[in-house]
Amino acid sequence: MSSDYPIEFVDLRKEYGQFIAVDGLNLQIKRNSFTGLLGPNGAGKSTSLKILTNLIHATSGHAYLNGADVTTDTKNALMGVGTVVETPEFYLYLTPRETFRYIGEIYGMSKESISSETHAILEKVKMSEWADKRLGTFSKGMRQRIALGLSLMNDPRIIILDEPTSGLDPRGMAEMREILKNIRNDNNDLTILMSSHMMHEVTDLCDRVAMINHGKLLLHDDIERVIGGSDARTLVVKTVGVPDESVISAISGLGNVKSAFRSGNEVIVKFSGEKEEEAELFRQLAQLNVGVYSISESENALENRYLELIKESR
Ligand SMILES: Nc1ncnc2c1ncn2[C@@H]1O[C@H](COP(=O)(O)OP(=O)(O)OP(=O)(O)O)[C@@H](O)[C@H]1O
Repeated sequence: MSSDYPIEFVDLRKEYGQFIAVDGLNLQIKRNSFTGLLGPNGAGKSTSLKILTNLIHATSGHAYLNGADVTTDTKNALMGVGTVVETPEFYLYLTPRETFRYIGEIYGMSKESISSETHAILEKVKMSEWADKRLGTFSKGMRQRIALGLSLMNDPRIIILDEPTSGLDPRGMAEMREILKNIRNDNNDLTILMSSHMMHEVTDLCDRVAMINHGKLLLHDDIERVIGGSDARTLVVKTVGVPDESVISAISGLGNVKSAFRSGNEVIVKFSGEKEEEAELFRQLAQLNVGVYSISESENALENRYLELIKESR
């Protein structure tokens, strides 16, 4: 396996009985990237990350970390890898300091390095003042930050995170994202793979995105390119009532419209042209008599690309 890709999935497949959760996933994660594994609920993100961290086994195919197969060469694969993949379970009667010592000892770290890493990491995850309080008294967000901190022990070169902000309140989410940004900025030899179903989270934190649905890869690219890569512009058209198929097909047939699809109560219209063509499109939309009451340029190109791909993959 090439060292340019510290994380690789090759023809990965996972079946639960008749159900295919991961369906021939091929994905190579670039060294030093912060990649968002983006997909709706049930897309196969957690399953893929659990296979990658050897919590479950694939039905067929392979997952590699640093070129080592996670199933057959687990020790080498997981060396230098930090993970927060399942809901973290701690000994709730221990404090963060005791928990870090316990994990450090399992890693075989010296007393001194356990103590200095504990200090530095608790600062990073903004938990220093809680170092000697029992974990049982912590909120979900605090436990999640401790779990992230533990994944940083022993200076990993790869970090794998399964929906790290899931279940947190807005403040907890913002704190976690800020910590992740700091970790990324402080470290120039670190590859992070993080699953998320939130597009804005991936745009905010990551430089690469891998979109999956039904266990299949839909797109893998630089976020910048996904956002800016299309010559078509995206308009969000709102109608009174839910737009039905006849509305979608009427809009699809208008001049300069490349595609139109429904997203909730809105129609997402891909359109190529300049101001004059846009003015003409507005005029035609108004004449369709389908109750258009708002037309705006979409601000979230990644979200639209995502919705478009999810729709195509149904
Ligand atoms: N142990 C299991 N037995 C049967 N089906 C399962 C099992 N684990 C997951 N699945 C199914 O596999 C599919 C993929 O699940 P997975 O948890 O990987 O999705 P996900 O993309 O992480 O979504 P979410 O954001 O909801 O966690 C889902 O339809 C799920 O119901």
